[in-house]
Amino acid sequence: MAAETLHPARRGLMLILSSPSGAGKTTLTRNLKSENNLDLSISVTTRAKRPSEIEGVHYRFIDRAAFDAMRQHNDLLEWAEVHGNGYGTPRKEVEASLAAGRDVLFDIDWQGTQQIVKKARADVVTIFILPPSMAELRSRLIRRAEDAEDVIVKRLANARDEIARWSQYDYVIVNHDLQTAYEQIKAILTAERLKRSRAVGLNDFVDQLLTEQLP
Ligand SMILES: Nc1ncnc2c1ncn2[C@@H]1O[C@H](COP(=O)(O)OP(=O)(O)OP(=O)(O)O)[C@@H](O)[C@H]1O
Ligand SMILES: Nc1nc2c(ncn2[C@@H]2O[C@H](COP(=O)(O)O)[C@@H](O)[C@H]2O)c(=O)[nH]1
Repeated sequence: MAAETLHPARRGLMLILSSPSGAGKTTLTRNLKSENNLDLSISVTTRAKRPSEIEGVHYRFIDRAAFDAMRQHNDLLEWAEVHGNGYGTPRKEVEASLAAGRDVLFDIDWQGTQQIVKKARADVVTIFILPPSMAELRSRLIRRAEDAEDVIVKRLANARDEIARWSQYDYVIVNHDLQTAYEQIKAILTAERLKRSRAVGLNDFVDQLLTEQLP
C-alpha cells in the first residue's frame, strides 16, 4: 500500500466559543462554519426569537415545558439558564457528527462549556472571546438592534461575571477586528486538528513508513 493511502485519520473535536453578549461569537461562528468544514450545533432555547432569526437555523425555539422534557429525558448534552432563559445542546446531532468523524462548533456559555469539558476534555477545544472595551461591547449590542433596551441592560450587567470566566478557557481572543479574530480562530483550529493525540492510526502509518523499501 502506498504511504499516502495510509495517511492517519483523526478523531472529531468539539470547538467551543464563549463570550459576554455582544462580543461577536455568533458572527464568528457563522463565518467559521461556512468555510471550515464544521458542523454547527443548533441549540434549543426558551428565549423569544429575534427579528432576524430563523427557526432551526439560529436556534430551535421551544417552550419551557418542552425544554424541561428534553432535560428529563437526557436529550441535552449540556444546558444552562442564561440571562433568564433556558438554553441547551441537543445530544443526538452532536454525537452523530462526532461518530462520523466531523468537528462540531458550539456557541454556548461558560456553564455549558464546563459541562462538556467535564465529559470529554480530550476532545474539546475552548476559546473565550473578549470585547476590546466595555464601551464597545455596549455599542455593539445597541448597533445590533435586536434586543429591547431592558434586555441590553441585563446582558451588560451579566457581562462582568461572564468575562471573569476567561481563565477557564484554552485560548482567549480579543475581538477588535472581525477578520483578525476570525484568522486567529482558524489558526487555533488548524493546529488543534493536527494534534498528535487526535490522530487515529498514526502508529500504523509510521510503521509503514519505516518498513517501506526504497528502490
Ligand atoms: N470586530 C467587530 N467589530 C465591530 N462589530 C462587531 C465585531 N464583531 C461583531 N460585531 C457586531 O457586534 C454585534 C454583536 O455580535 P454577535 O451577535 O456576534 O455577538 P454575540 O457575542 O454572539 O452576542 P450574543 O451572546 O448576544 O448572541 C453584531 O452586530 C456584530 O455584527
Ligand atoms: N449553555 C448554553 N449556552 C448557550 C446555548 N446556546 C446559546 N448559549 C449562550 O446563551 C447566551 C445568550 O445567547 P443569545 O443567542 O440569546 O444571545 C450566549 O452566551 C450563548 O453563547 C446552549 O445550548 N447552551
